[in-house]
Formats: sequence, structure tokens, C-alpha cells
Amino acid sequence: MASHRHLYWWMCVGCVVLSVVLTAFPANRWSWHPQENSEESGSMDVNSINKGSFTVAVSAAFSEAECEELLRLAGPGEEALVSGNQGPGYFKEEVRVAKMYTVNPDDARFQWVFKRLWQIATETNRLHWKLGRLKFMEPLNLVSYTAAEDGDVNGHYDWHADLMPGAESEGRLLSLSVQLSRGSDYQGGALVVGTEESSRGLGDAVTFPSYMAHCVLPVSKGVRHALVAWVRGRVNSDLADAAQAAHRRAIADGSKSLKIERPAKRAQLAQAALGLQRIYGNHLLHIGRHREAADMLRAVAQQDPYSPGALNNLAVAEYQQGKLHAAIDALLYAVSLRPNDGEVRANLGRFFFLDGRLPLGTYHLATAVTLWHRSAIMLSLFCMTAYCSVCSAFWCCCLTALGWPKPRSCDDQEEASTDPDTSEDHELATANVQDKKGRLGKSELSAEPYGPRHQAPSFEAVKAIDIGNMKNPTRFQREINIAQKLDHPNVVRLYETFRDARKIYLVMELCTGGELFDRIVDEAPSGFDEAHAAKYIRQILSAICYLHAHRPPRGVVKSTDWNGSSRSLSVFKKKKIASNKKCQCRVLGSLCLTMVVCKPCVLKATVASPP
Ligand SMILES: O=C(O)CCC(=O)C(=O)O
Ligand SMILES: [Fe+2]
Repeated sequence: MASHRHLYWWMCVGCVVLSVVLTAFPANRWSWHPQENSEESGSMDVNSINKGSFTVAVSAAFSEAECEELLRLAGPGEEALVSGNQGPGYFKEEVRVAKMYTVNPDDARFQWVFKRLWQIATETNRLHWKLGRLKFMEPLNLVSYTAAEDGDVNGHYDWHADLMPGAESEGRLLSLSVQLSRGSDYQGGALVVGTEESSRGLGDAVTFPSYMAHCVLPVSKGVRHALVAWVRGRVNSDLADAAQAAHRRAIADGSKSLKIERPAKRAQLAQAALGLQRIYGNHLLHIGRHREAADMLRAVAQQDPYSPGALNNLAVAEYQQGKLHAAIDALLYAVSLRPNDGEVRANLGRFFFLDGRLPLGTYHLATAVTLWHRSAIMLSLFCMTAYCSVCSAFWCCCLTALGWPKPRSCDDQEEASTDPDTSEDHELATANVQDKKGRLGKSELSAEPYGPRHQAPSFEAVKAIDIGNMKNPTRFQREINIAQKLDHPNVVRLYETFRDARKIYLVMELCTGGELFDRIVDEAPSGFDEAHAAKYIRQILSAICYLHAHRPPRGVVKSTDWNGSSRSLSVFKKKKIASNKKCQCRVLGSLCLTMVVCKPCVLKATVASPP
């Protein structure tokens, strides 16, 4: 035991050290600084600078030969399916389908490119953007968007903003995109900033503030290559206003129906207006207008629950308002759509933790840990809590100081239940959410799986079932669907299900009373009398009546929680039961269901009225 404890300890310490090192690794370590590279590469013709509504373009910033040279140096690039990380607690998904080559600032072959881009950035900023002092450039991305050959997803980059929340002193200020393909070499694939399609001229460079919503439409034929750069500097508060104004303008103009394909499993098509709303919602969240952010993101999630990050950021916005349960609801729904999303899992784990549901929190954080290293800190905290309260208190303080969410206080709870808008919010969240098959209906967003907020939360048990041992997964899924619909005080509730590669997890109501049979045996000597029996039988029959009324294909009889109500657990086939001579019963007319343990009189056609 002692050696186990040591091992545990060292694992925890290792996790924490690794996480701190990874977190603290300076973001600008690979950055390109102009001071070290002050030599200019020729002057820029200001006449080649064209100002649009949302962009400033420099025509022919790179010659045809230079564009070819860049493509030759960069090679075919790597798959870059996942992108669009919007910072801690934000969301990553298949926002982008492209191949990507990263150009590091210390790569001698590309120094002239960095210098040229720096010149474009500083010049357009001086003349038009006036975003403040530009400090340095990040590694460059050479991206290629290809039309899909086999009916798969065409290369694209869904609506996003390039902002990096949290890095105020060295945030992204300006984004640059250089067109490395001829406009006639591909179809679709336009870079749209706000509502403005940018130039397709070979070698043209487009600049726009990094807060601006933009996307690359799907390439339906050929390939589009582009070189993308981001310039960083201090993000001042004026930017927030400028960003809001720009987004509002973009949303107002965003009536064009812009369609971005999603993989076949996601039937929905992203609409321009919706994408812009999502970006604006994220932006509101970033600048601390949580309530407005939640309203905006909720509206987006209702129309397109697959909209990247909408549900996750909605949850963050709800949490920021103290509505922890609403945040959990949104994340449960997000997890059901994207079980392998680390950001969503990490947030769900944290929120379950804050809600005092440690096993669920641990489960979700553990799932997230491989995808998002910061969760390791929280997981370590869980581990340490098990052994040393002093250490866990210490780490709690550290994490709180680092800005991790504080545990929900009683005041928060009060606020959640008394907030006059809660019900309205919730109603909004419930309406018209589409499930995976595109059906309209209520989702976990609306499921209120923890009971009304004014009630004490019920406790749950998680049952893990090995997928490998499952004989008939379709039948099992059908059972789950039925069980999820059942809601009766004497029928065990199935709140939620989720799965990983090997197991399906059933989050069920916790029944702590043990088996009814054991109870009878235990109590029999002192007297498990008729009155006692009648009480339980009445509860069982009430459950049976309910099940029968709902006509599920199976019957359910439960053990008890011994808090006064019995709960069904065992599942039997009706047919099988009907042919079971010993236990056949004809109670309540047509009812066919096995009583695991019951008095002979109950099995007769008539029963006495319950007391
Ligand atoms: O492909 C482009 O032109 C722009 C890509 C982009 O927006 C990005 O990488 O952030
Ligand atoms: Fe971008």
C-alpha cells in the first residue's frame, strides 16, 4: 500500500510538473522578431494598397516566381483537419479541412518571406489599421485546400476569428493571407472576411484584424494554396469596441447564404449568418458580456448544434453567470455529439467536479487528459485529494490563483434558482435542437437530468458495460432508448449514456437499498409483515402499471432504495416471462410480468386493495 502511495504521488507530481512546463512554455519562443531581422527588403508601393470594407489588400505583393518558389519549398504539407483553437475552455473541431506546412522563423530559406510579410503588416497597419505597435510574427502556415475526390469533404476553413483570448500583451492583432494559386486554378475556396470576398489574384496579400470573422469556402474543384501569417502586439481595449462594431456590421450584412459542407454525418449546412453569430457570441464571451454571449450562442446551438464550439462556449458563458447546471446540460449534449472532443470533456469534468460529482468529473477529465494536458492538473488534484488534504488545498489555491474556476458557492446556487430568467433561458435552450439524425426535438440541453434546480440533486450511479461482450448492440440501444423515456418514482432512472472505445456508460439513479430479496430475508425473523409487504407490492405494481401503460417491449422490476420506494432493476422479456409457468401472473388483467419474489396471493387473479 505504501509503495502504491509513493507511485501515485510521483505520478501526480510528474503530471503537475509536465503540465506546468507545457503551460509555461513561452508562446513566442518560435516567433520572428523584426529587431533581429531589421534589414528591409525594398520599399513598398503604397498605390498597390487597396482598402476594402473588412480588408486591406496589397496587390502582387509576391511575384509569380516567388509564389512558385514558396510552394516548391513547402512541399505537400500535413493534414490539418483540426484547428481553430480559441484558447482555454474554447473549442477545437473539424473547423478546417486542409493540408498545412508550418514555416518556422529560424528557417533560413524563408527569411525573405518573413521580412516581406512584416513590411506589408507594418505598412498597412500604419496607413489603415492603426492597431498599435506590432511586436512579432508567429510561424507561417502554408495551407492547401483541395477539392475532395471521393465525395468526402472539400477543403475549407469554417467561420472563425484568429484571436487568442488571454494573451493581451502579445495577442494576435493582424492576420495576413497571401494567395499562392491563380484564381482560375480552383473553384470555390474564396477567403471571405466579414462579408467580403478577398482577391484571387496570384501573389496578392490580404490583411485584416485578427478579431474579424472570416472563413474559406469549400474548394469544389482544383486546389487553393495560401500563405497565412499572424502578427502579434498589445491588444488594447479599443479593439473590443472595434471588434464588436465590425462583427455587428458583418452580421447585419451576412444575409448571403454561405454554405460550408460538413462531413456526411453532420447533415446540417453551416450558414454564413449563423457562423458570424457564433463568432460574435465567442467574442462577447471573451470580453466578459456573458449573458449576451449565452443568448447568442444558445440561438446558434438551437439552429446548428454542430456549429463548432457553440455548445462548449455556451456552457462557459452559462458557467460564468453561475448557472452550473445549465452549463453541464449544454456540455452533456455536446459530448453526445462529439464524444472525442477534449475541450468539451475537460470542461464537463471541471463542471462536474465543481458540482460535487467527483466520479463523473474524474471520468471526463481522464478522457480529456490525453487531448488537453491542462486537465492533468485537475486530475492530479483529484488523486492528491484522495491522500493528502494539505497538498490538495495547496494546489487548489494555486489553481484558483491561476484563474481556474472557483467552486460554486451557495450564493451561486441561490442565484441559479432564483434568477427570474432561468426558466426562460432554459426554455430557449430546449427548443428545436436537432439530434444526430437531424430530427427536431428536445435534447439533453433540455433534459434537466438532475431534476428541477430548486430540488436537491439526486445521486447517480455509473454502470459500465463492455461493448465487446454485447451480443446484440442494436437491441441494447433500443433498451437504452426506452429506459431513457421512463420517468416514474419506482422505476430506476437512466439519465444519460456515453461511450468510449470499449465501454458504454449508463448514468443511472443510485439505488442504495440492495436487493428486495435480501431485505425480506433480513427482516423476516423479526417480521416482514403483511403491511410491509403490501407497501412494497403496491410500489412494484405502480411501476408495472406505468411500464404497461407505456408498453415498452420489456418489463422492469426493481430492487429497492429502502427510502420508502422500491426500484426496478432486472429486465425480462415479456415472451419469456409469459411462458414461465412458475412465475406467470395475471395481476391487473393483461399484465404479464415476473415478480421475482412475491407472496402466492399476489399471483392470484385478485389482490386486496392496497392499504
Ligand atoms: O486560407 C486563408 O487564406 C486563411 C486561413 C485562415 O484564416 C487561418 O489560417 O487562420
Ligand atoms: Fe484565420
